[in-house]
Amino acid sequence: MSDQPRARLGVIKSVDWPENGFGGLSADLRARALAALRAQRFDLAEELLSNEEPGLEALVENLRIYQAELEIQNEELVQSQHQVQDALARFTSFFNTLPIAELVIDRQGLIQEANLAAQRLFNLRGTHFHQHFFARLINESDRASVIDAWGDLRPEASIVLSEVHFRARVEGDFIGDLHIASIPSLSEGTQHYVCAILDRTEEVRQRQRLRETSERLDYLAHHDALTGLPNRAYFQTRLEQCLQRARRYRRQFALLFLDLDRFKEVNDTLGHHVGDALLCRVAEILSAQIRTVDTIARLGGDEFVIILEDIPAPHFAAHFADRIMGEFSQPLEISGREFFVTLSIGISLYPGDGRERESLVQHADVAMYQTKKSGRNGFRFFEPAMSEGAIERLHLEHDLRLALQRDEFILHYQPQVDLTTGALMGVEALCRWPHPTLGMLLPSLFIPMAEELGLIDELGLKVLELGCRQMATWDAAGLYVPRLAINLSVRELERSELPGQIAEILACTGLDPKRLELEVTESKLMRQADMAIFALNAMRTLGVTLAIDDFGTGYSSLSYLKRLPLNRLKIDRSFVEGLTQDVNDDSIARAIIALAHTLGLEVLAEGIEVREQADFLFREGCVEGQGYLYDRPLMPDELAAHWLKASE
Ligand SMILES: Nc1nc2c(ncn2[C@@H]2O[C@@H]3COP(=O)(O)O[C@H]4[C@@H](O)[C@H](n5cnc6c(=O)[nH]c(N)nc65)O[C@@H]4COP(=O)(O)O[C@H]3[C@H]2O)c(=O)[nH]1
Repeated sequence: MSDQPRARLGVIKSVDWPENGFGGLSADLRARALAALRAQRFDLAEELLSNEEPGLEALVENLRIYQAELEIQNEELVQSQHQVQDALARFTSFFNTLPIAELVIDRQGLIQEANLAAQRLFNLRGTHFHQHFFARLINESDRASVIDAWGDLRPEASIVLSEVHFRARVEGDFIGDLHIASIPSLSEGTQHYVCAILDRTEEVRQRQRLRETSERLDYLAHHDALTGLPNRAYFQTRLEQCLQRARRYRRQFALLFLDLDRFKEVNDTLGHHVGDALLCRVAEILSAQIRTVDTIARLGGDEFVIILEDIPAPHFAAHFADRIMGEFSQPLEISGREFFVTLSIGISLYPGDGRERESLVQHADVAMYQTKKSGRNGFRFFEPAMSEGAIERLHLEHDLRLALQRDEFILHYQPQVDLTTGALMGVEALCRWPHPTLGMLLPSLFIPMAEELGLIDELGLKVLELGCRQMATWDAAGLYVPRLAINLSVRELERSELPGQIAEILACTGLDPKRLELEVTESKLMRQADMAIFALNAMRTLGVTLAIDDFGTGYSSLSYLKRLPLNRLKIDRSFVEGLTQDVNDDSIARAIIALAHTLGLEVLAEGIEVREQADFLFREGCVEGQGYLYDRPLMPDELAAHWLKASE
């Protein structure tokens, strides 16, 4: 359309119709033409005027133009009405096909629109939403905070509120992120908001389940299942904290090592259930005697320890020991029988008898042993003369250094098998020290010593090299061992050169990194989790796999566990031991397997001794294991003879 008619129409509209215009017309005709024009009856006006004088032709022409103009305008109006309808239909279908629940509310909070996703999420039909207050869809616990945040929302701004609890009809509550945006308003005085709700119930619940599992694991890992007292691992932590406080504030404390006299006889003659009941009763009596600042723990069997913090003088510990023994002066009634219980107690004092955990525990233990030797039912303070083993230890340290120089260490290999087929999946290398005079020594004796003496790096590298070389020897003989697991001490991880040294050993022996698995003990790892994450990541870049050993004994942080670049969790033997006999062990093993699956890790159980344990583990989803049921750690040629067949 040209601009000209539009402009003309504008002019005509803006001026008054000429009362005395259309000169020369009769008054009557003029009035009729004018009326026709006002009523927009242009055809009639044209007819009336065209019957008159020829001077009016121009005016008639003008009227035609006005008519054309109005027709065009009308067409435009119809068109734009269609466009609006199209846009509305598009918007409605877009609104309804959005996978996220969307609601439009007005300034009062009344719901004006709700898309299909919202109807499904809240289990309400469209009509239910209409004129329903949005706030009624929010759980009371969160309602006030949502209303406050919404009230503070400035025009054309938006907010996101995380994990809001909503109420839904029928299916109950759900949790979602709420995004509220105010919609720019065209007409003054009206204001609307779009509320988008992203349902995150499943994710939040899964997180909660993981947290609960982790808390349960944490509890189980730190407490003795029988008595509910802190266990050995937790006691170590508490003792360390106590040591730190004592060092900082220059205080002394006492450590009491308690052992029940003749407990084994009770167990052997009256059975475990009576023994267990007796231990629980003893735990109760002891717990009632300590102050809130003190610590009591069960180390295992009939051994208990108590830390008396911040004692003014040693005789305070002696009074306490007397009082405890007094508590057992009357017989205890267990399962309808009366028992006289006596205790042997050993006491060590910080700082006099030791400044480190190990020495304090060891010295209290030695003192307890002296009490037993001198007739039981009493207590003794530690005295240096009691440490008969000290000299032997010095000799052993000397021998250990020599053994390293002379390459005396050897490896035994324990098969790791598929629990269904019994097929060999790998071997774990376990270090042995054939001592010239003391015989075959186990790692629990010399690994901690090597760590203490700073010799563990050297020993660790020797073990790695021995293991990788053995794999190469088997390979060369056509005997295939799929995987070699090697234990790494956490101390070794601290050295930044370690990944380079492992790469060198792999290159020298030609072992494919994928066939090497490095195991690190969980409890030790978690104490230096940040360093471990860094070191293990470096190790992973070599292509080796990583396993966490003794899992369940030192569980501390799920968030760290998630950050560790692991492939496998190894369920500790202590949990496997009681499987199908002890419900606590059953639930721990089940929880560890579930946790491993959730984190996408493989799981292997160690210490399987009987078929029932293997069956239980397999039923729960653990597919690999090792233990005496399959074989003990074997010498390389024994392993080859029992487990390996030369390939054709
Ligand atoms: N009761 C029972 N025990 C079973 C059964 N199956 C295997 N075992 C024992 O359980 C231990 C498994 O090794 P680990 O948990 O890694 O625990 C190992 C590992 O943490 C550490 N260790 C062994 N070799 C090395 C090494 O070369 N370097 C380092 N850093 N640590 C090592 O010493 C720990 C003890 O090793 P070992 O005395 O050889 O004891 C081994 C093995 O002999 C079973 O069915 N029942």
